[in-house]
Amino acid sequence: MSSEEEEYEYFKSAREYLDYFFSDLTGAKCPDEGEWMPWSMAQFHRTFSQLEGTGFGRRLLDIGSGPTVYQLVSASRVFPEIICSDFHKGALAEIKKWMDGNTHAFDWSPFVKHVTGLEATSTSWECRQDQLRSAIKDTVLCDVFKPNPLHPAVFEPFNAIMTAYCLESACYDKGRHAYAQAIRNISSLLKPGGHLILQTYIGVTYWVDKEGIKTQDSLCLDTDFVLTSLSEAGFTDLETSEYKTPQREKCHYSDIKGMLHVTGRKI
Ligand SMILES: C[S@@+](CC[C@H](N)C(=O)[O-])C[C@H]1O[C@@H](n2cnc3c(N)ncnc32)[C@H](O)[C@@H]1O
Repeated sequence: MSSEEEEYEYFKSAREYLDYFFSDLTGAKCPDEGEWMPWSMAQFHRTFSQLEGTGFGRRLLDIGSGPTVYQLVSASRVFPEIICSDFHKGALAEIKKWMDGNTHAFDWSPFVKHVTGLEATSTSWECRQDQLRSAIKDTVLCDVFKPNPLHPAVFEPFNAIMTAYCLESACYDKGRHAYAQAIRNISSLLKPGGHLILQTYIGVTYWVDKEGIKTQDSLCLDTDFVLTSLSEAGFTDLETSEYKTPQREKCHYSDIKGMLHVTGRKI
């Protein structure tokens, strides 16, 4: 397959990913994960509310944004300059479509409304959506396995980095050593004292693909390993919160055990 065809395939699957995982905030379509989405947004809301007014700076990098912006709604209230990044152009193209107000772009308004409700200020969800749009300054290609993951682009170190459900996916066939190295690589883009906000799947040994075949397209992680990797990469003040997926007799498409939210600071 040529790289153009690959991009087209990913473009299609980026849209499928959005339609499958993000068309229902309650998680009804994804019974293995349960109501992780409101949990995820509540974690981002709490973390970014705590950062507000602490003089941490203006610039945030999102690593492995995929085609999504739900993870950035809370961040955009406190970071007016956000760079989205991903390995795949097709994923970033979905974000660009949304930034440009393209009528075929995915509709993120239920997510913006949800977060606006958590914030409970007098700001309307439409204003928050505009704030999110204007905060995203660029979309940049990224490979977490490069020493400078944004190469060939060069940026001043960021005040904060977030990454949601990316590293375990990037490392699905590379093992834990590669995961630890990817953390060190992305840490090089953060200022000393800067904040890291990470969300990850825990305990996934398989996903079922479109043909119904079990595949291992995520590195199986546990909380201790994630925290050890962060600590060995020079992160301190690590704080966690965990979401456990519903008890179920039969897994529908994944044996995912939970999600982990971690915050820390680079020494
Ligand atoms: C499961 S998606 C997560 C997307 C989004 N952050 C979210 O919360 O839904 C994982 C993303 O990691 C990206 N990715 C995979 N390998 C990567 C790499 N080596 N460097 C950067 N991103 C990568 C994929 O292209 C994909 O968009």
